[in-house]
Amino acid sequence: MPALEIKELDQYFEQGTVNETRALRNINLTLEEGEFVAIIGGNGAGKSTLLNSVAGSLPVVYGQIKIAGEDVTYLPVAKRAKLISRVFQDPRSGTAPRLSVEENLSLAMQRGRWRNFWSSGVRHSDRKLFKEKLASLNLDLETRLNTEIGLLSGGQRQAITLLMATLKAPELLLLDEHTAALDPKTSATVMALTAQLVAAQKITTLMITHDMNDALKYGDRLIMLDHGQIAVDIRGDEKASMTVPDLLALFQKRSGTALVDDAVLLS
Ligand SMILES: Nc1ncnc2c1ncn2[C@@H]1O[C@H](COP(=O)(O)OP(=O)(O)OP(=O)(O)O)[C@@H](O)[C@H]1O
Repeated sequence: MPALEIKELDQYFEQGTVNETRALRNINLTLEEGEFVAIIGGNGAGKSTLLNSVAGSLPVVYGQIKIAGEDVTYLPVAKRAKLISRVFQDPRSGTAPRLSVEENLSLAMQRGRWRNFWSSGVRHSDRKLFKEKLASLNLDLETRLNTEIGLLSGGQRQAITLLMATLKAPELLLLDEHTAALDPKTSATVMALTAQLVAAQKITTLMITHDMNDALKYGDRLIMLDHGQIAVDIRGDEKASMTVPDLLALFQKRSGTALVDDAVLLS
């Protein structure tokens, strides 16, 4: 059974008005269990719209989305929480700043069972697990279980957010430019950590990035969107032997235009 199945997905904004935008055009995409897919594309190509449709934060106009065989097309975000973990660009968005590192991790362990957390606090056995997991990040965070998350750096926070997102392996992990707000060195650390956490549990992952080197280096499949359509879909040896200039040339050949991406041009 595929981990993610998107069938004939169309998304429109301001449909029926003069400002109508067709953001996704007949997207058909299947991810097998454990696949790690990087998504790139120029400005307005539809990357965020695709992720928001899968996450449920954008209602589906036409088409169908299934996660691990379950039809989630009309399921609200909260009801998809048991299937999906999502990490955003802003390191502040995935954690509760006034809670400690261990309290945040404890919440992630319980996914949705908040009441239980407030009555029972952090369990001793969980604390041991958190220490081990934090030590594996090599960021000296295992000694800071009682530190308020808000006092940590962006990179440390994003590393903990990733840990929280994967503590209980989700059916699907959505990474939404999750290293874009970090400095280059921290971004590289968090990307390597991402690959390590995803591989350890073989988590099916969809990652938006503007960094073509990362898109080529990480994951086993790469998709390029153009005007709401999949222009490039490569994997295996084809992906492994590709360079950034090759990728840009392939994009140009398939889409008929050069890639325009402010985030790449400005970096
Ligand atoms: N809320 C909205 N209202 C109207 N149009 C929108 C809205 N959100 C996105 N769009 C349009 O839908 C298209 C796809 O946008 P989307 O944000 O998915 O692209 P993207 O690939 O994530 O781009 P970027 O890399 O620039 O963030 C664009 O033409 C965009 O202008």
